[in-house]
Amino acid sequence: MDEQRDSVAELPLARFLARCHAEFSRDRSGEVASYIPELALADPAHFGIAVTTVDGYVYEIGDSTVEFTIQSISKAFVFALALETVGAERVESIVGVEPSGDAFNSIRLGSDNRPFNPMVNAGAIACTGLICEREQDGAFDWLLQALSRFAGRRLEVDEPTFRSERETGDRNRAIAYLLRNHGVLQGDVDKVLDVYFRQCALRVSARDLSVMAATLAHKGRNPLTGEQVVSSYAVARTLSVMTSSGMYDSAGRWVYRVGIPAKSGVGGGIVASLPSQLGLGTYSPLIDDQGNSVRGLRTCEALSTHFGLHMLNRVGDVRTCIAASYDVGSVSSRRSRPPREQAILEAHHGDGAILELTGALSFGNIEYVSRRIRNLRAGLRYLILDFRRVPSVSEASLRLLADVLDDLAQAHVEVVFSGIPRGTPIEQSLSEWLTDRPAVRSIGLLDEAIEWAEDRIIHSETGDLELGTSTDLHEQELLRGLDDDELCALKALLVQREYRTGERLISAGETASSLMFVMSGIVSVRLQSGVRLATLSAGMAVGEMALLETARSADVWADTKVVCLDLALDAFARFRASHARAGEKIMANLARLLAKRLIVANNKIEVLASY
Ligand SMILES: NC(=O)CC[C@H](N)C(=O)O
Repeated sequence: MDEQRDSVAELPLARFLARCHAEFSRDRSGEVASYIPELALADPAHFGIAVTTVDGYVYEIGDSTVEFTIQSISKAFVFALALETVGAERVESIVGVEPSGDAFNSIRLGSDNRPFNPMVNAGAIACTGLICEREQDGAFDWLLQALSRFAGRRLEVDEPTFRSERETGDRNRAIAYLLRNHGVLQGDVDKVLDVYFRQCALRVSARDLSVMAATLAHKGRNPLTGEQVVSSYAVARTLSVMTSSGMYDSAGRWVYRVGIPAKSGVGGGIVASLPSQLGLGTYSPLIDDQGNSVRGLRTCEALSTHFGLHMLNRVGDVRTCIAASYDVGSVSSRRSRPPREQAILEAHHGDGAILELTGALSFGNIEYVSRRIRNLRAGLRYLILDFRRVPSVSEASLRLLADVLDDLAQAHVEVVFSGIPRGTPIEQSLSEWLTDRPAVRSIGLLDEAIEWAEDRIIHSETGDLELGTSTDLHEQELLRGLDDDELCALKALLVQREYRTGERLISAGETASSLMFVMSGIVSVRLQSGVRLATLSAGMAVGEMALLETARSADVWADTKVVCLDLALDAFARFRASHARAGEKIMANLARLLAKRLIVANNKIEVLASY
């Protein structure tokens, strides 16, 4: 813990929180709650702040691990759990979602005899009642486990506070009887209140609250344990009610000034949850007339103002969702094409377009993408959308994307999704969605998707691909310009080798002692990690770097049955001695091939880096 605190203190947010802590510690206004006698024993000097980010980093300042009772903060989480387990319809039939403008313990109900919202006692007791109806005698244990999952550790009840509230909780008893009178509560009032008082008496720290809030901010997934505690549906509704009613009768001022969904408790805690960013937990038992912690309020307000965290203060630019946009002419796949095919691709570069998407995609991004796609449309036949940098796609944006794809299908544009991250929620949502759209292909790697589009373009021009068909020596690019005598003399030095599919021709690290002319079949040059550097076919040379480098830099594998002619370096040295002009030509051809490769690589860098 100390080690973590030390390193945390160097981070800018930690320094800011430390300044808030130092400054607001001097504020001694407010009173420790005493209507529940046990709460009056709290130490007014205690003050802790914790922030948990949605990627699970915890900042802690001051008394962040001191425990206190959660009180009303539990209401937000129990509401989420009620939505999740008994469903929105049932929950909404017994409790409203309107801010009441009343104090938390108001006995007033709405004109329809339902509690105003689940953040005041009446609404919260009604929600606990729903859990009791469902779980019967196991209701509290069930709630304890569920709330513990939000915190990422097993919470415990503070028995003295529970008993203290049970002994003095007549006002809540009055509320509960009123609810039963109106049919909102069913069953035994005392049993429901027992569960409610226990849930309010759970011991938490500011750190726990920050993790619980971060779980809400992270669409219901606890960022420390990775557990999905409730669905994002329940979270969105819970945050809505926290926004409008979480801070009781000061809710309007809260939204106006702070603008972060929050919930306070008379025990001195506050949770605030900023979707997709962070969860804040504070503890200071000095509370104001409305029942909100004074120092906690000031911390939330300072954090929101200083860092512009108001939820309506959106800063995103939808255009950043396109990491790169190019056509198949400017960035080719790693398959080296024979000159004739290369020429076809150059002539048809606008037939295939690639949009590399990035970031969490929502409505605004896809709306922008839809316009970018429309601008590409003239002559477009293949569109690749790359998702490798996309962590999530909202349902709303998928609806929009579906329309875009329908339009493309009508215009006979074939669409490929590439790079959908494996084993992630986005893979699940996209693949379920793709099963209804057989016209859209999904290809694992972007490079493979580009290769697929290139193949289609070449195929539709020539009717077939040249890949793998056999060639003659004079078609070798490296041997361009050699006359028949020279070729004949060279041929005498070549040794034919054959490889089966999957066999390795060359191993990285070995001494480079020959180069090979691929006469038929296809080979791939790969790094040991499996990453493909190039795929070559008949008419091209592999291992030609042996003319310049002493060791092999990558593996070469046969993708099909392969026939090669192997030229040993010592044989080539003899050939150069007797055929100086031809030797010179070969070295010049090599230089030209390398220069071409460099130009292609530079273009690629230019296209990809200009975004
Ligand atoms: N505002 C609160 O934290 C109130 C909770 C407390 N248990 C009550 O019902 O009175």
